[in-house]
Amino acid sequence: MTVKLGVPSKGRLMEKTFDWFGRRGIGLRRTGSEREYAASVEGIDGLDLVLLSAGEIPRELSAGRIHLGVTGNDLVQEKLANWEQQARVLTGLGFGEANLIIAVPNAWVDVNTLEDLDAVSRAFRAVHGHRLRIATKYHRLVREFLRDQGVADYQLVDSQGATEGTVKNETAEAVADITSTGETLRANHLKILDDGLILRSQATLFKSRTAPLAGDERETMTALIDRLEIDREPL
Ligand SMILES: Nc1ncnc2c1ncn2[C@@H]1O[C@H](COP(=O)(O)OP(=O)(O)OP(=O)(O)O)[C@@H](O)[C@H]1O
Ligand SMILES: O=P(O)(O)OC[C@H]1O[C@H](OP(=O)(O)OP(=O)(O)O)[C@H](O)[C@@H]1O
Repeated sequence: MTVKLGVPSKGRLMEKTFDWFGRRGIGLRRTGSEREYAASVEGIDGLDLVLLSAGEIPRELSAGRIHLGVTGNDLVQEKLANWEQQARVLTGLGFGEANLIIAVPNAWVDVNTLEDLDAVSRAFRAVHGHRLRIATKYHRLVREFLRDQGVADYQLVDSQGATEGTVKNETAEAVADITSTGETLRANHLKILDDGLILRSQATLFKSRTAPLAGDERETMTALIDRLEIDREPL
């Protein structure tokens, strides 16, 4: 049997993950046609590469269908309740860095903090008859953060992409989304609240706590961890 490593199947995360492993002597490659999700591994025996959507890697780790997985820690913390019981961080990979933040329209000149947002959201409901809407795909993380910060009079609206456009489209008043350069926020006339940082994220190598390792798989895992120069202790 083999140790299964889940890696994002496309885009920047895939390429940078392949580079990161390549620098450590482990060649990960997509094979076959451009559209075929087949892959190969060179430089270590007993390791299988599984190409997956970045957003599905948390679930596969939690279900024990992959032993190792690379994805953003934002996605693991969002998608898995009590994530630490299901996966453990082996190491951050130093790319895919982004912040999950709360942003409001630039035009809201008096709203710069969560306290201001709280005040506005109370007034908003009285005037508009519905709660202030925050567009996001990070439902769990945003709810937990706002609960801890004492902001209650809002509703989340689901947005799986182009989230910053929801304010212009009038389907939300505020957004909670990932930002890295800040360009998308600027282009959409949004500003981050001064205390609106929910989470810092980066591409991270996780190990499943639920995927069992047979004897030869354990040897492969040990060899891999040594090669990656990760502290063996957390195994
Ligand atoms: N602009 C960005 N800069 C850096 N990292 C980003 C950026 N946008 C998203 N990320 C990170 O990339 C990871 C994957 O993001 P996302 O869920 O958008 O995946 P995707 O590319 O749409 O893939 P899929 O839909 O297949 O899951 C997340 O961990 C996220 O934090
Ligand atoms: O701060 P910036 O560098 O501008 O990056 C932020 C944007 O990047 C991500 O979107 P992505 O490109 O993944 O598209 P999406 O809207 O489909 O999520 C994120 O959702 C923001 O929209």
